[in-house]
Amino acid sequence: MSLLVKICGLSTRETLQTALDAGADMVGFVFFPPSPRHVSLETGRELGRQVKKRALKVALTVDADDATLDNIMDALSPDIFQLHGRESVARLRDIKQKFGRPVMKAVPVATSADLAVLPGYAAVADRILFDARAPKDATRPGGLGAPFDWHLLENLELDLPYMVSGGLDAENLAEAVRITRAGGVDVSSGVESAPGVKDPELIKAFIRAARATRELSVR
Ligand SMILES: O=C(O)c1ccccc1NCC(=O)[C@H](O)[C@H](O)COP(=O)(O)O
Repeated sequence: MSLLVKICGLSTRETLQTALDAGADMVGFVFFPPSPRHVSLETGRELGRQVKKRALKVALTVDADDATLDNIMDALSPDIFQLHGRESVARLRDIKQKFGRPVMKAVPVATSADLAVLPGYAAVADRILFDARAPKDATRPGGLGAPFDWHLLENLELDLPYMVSGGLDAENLAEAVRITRAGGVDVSSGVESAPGVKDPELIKAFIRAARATRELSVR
């Protein structure tokens, strides 16, 4: 199975089309107003129509309530919810049951202690996304363009598909995959010319680099 590639934080028709034409497996849309990549429900509806099943639509939320998730379901009809806040295991179970969609739980990583949450989430989530833990003063929990120490995942044994993210770009993703054995890579800042401004050439370069990376994951 080849490496899964997720391009996150897409917000325009043109860059979404670039990601789809370049072969992205997942396209992520951020529904979190403080983010420079935030999209409105109407933009989400329009971009969602453009995907036409060429990739999995990932709705990225942060501690969203049911009404927000319901509105996103109506607008985007996501294939996966990416839960990037402090959602509990019980909340993951609740969301899966209420909305009938797979969930990918973002796990922030700074030290090995951050991995203690895995057994609980792994029992409910469909996928895990390891991301760099945001600094305490950050205005958002992700999309910050900073990597974490991939060696923290070197001896990971996780019976669930997982992706690595945080500060990835076309130049470092192969090393991140080699060390973490992740089955997928996710990027936002590394394919942007400015916060929230996706660069078509960087998107294509990232996907080319991912396709050239030998699949090492055991999952
Ligand atoms: O991208 C955002 O602005 C964002 C805002 C709030 C929560 C999560 C967010 N992004 C989550 C992602 O899946 C990013 O792709 C991931 O954090 C990696 O981002 P980057 O380090 O910029 O590549």
